[in-house]
Amino acid sequence: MQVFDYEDIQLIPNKCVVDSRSECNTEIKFGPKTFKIPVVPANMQTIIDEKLAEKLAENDYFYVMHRFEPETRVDFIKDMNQKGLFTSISVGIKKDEFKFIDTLVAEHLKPDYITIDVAHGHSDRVIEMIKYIKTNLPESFLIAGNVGTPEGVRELENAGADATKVGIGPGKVCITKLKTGFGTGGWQLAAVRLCAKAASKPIIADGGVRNDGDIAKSIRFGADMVMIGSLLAGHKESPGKIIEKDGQKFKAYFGSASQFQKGEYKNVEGKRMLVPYKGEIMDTLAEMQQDLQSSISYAGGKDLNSLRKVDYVIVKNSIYNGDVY
Ligand SMILES: NC(=O)C1=CN([C@@H]2O[C@H](COP(=O)(O)OP(=O)(O)OC[C@H]3O[C@@H](n4cnc5c(N)ncnc54)[C@H](OP(=O)(O)O)[C@@H]3O)[C@@H](O)[C@H]2O)C=CC1
Ligand SMILES: Nc1nc2c(ncn2[C@@H]2O[C@H](COP(=O)(O)O)[C@@H](O)[C@H]2O)c(=O)[nH]1
Repeated sequence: MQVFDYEDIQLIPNKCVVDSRSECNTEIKFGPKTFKIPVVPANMQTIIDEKLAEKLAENDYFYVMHRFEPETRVDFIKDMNQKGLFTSISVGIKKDEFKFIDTLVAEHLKPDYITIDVAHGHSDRVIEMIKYIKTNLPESFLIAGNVGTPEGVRELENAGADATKVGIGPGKVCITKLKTGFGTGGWQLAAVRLCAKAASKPIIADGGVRNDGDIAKSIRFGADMVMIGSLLAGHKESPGKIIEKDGQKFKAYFGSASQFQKGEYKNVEGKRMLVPYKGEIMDTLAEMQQDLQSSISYAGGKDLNSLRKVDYVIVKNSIYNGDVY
């Protein structure tokens, strides 16, 4: 098995077939809708809130609302419905979450997308939840995760998931690898490749993206969508206040399994960090789109599909020889 991560890979260019990068189409159909770019901000409390979800939906970006204020979800769906915007929420797998699905059914609320968001998605409890959602809300596009193996992908797909999310421990605020010894941290891109080969439905590469070029690499190795936390943290729209330190501005970014999220130090697998304040998220997303258009042009094509076929080389630990910006 070839093991590598984002920084170990470079994609090999093909002859260009466009006169301008603006001709390159970065759109992706994912579930019932088509989005501007194959990028979704992580469903974490320091990355997304209702206001940002609305902004993303209005501007044709995919979003997944987090599940850490569970009592707000019904109103969120109603609000988005009223505004004619698509709805995309997260659920867990505890008993109350089954009741929450019952509430949605009772109130005739049908989210367009539902994401089952747990650390160890390859489990009977997740399979039970997939079946419950598919029975009760069959029209919702169901994303399940997280998994890190082909077996995990297959079992969740077979249970009824419409897409699976791949990534156990590669995240910037993740300490799963250190605390448990398990995961795809350090070889996330190779795990995406393995899982994508086994998948018969779309997959989301989740965690470990550190540069815009990693989005193209994720697509090359089989991802349909890329979930990003740290690169999309620290914006004006990111939840949380600006923190001033030594004359510089920051925002907090913490793991969903950190003590800051949980409110107690139990089964902690995440940490908190400060991210330099970056201004408006729409500017960052626009830059991601431009960089992806460039990637497509280097691939010698006009759309995302051209990225899926390009050759690559493994350049273990060599590409950062001073190349930081
Ligand atoms: N992508 C990643 O690498 C990781 C992501 N996370 C994120 O952290 C958040 C919290 O995740 P999670 O703890 O799953 O959610 P919850 O706290 O909602 O736990 C879900 C259920 O699964 C149980 N559970 C959690 N982890 C395991 C495990 N390793 N083995 C068996 N049962 C387990 C919990 O019980 P109990 O707590 O009693 O064990 C609980 O009943 C999520 O947003 C998740 O995405 C967390 C870690 C890794
Ligand atoms: N192991 C943990 N993983 C976590 C936690 N909170 C979130 N996450 C995962 O990280 C990605 C974002 O990764 P990034 O590299 O883009 O910053 C996120 O989507 C989750 O899957 C956590 O507490 N522990």
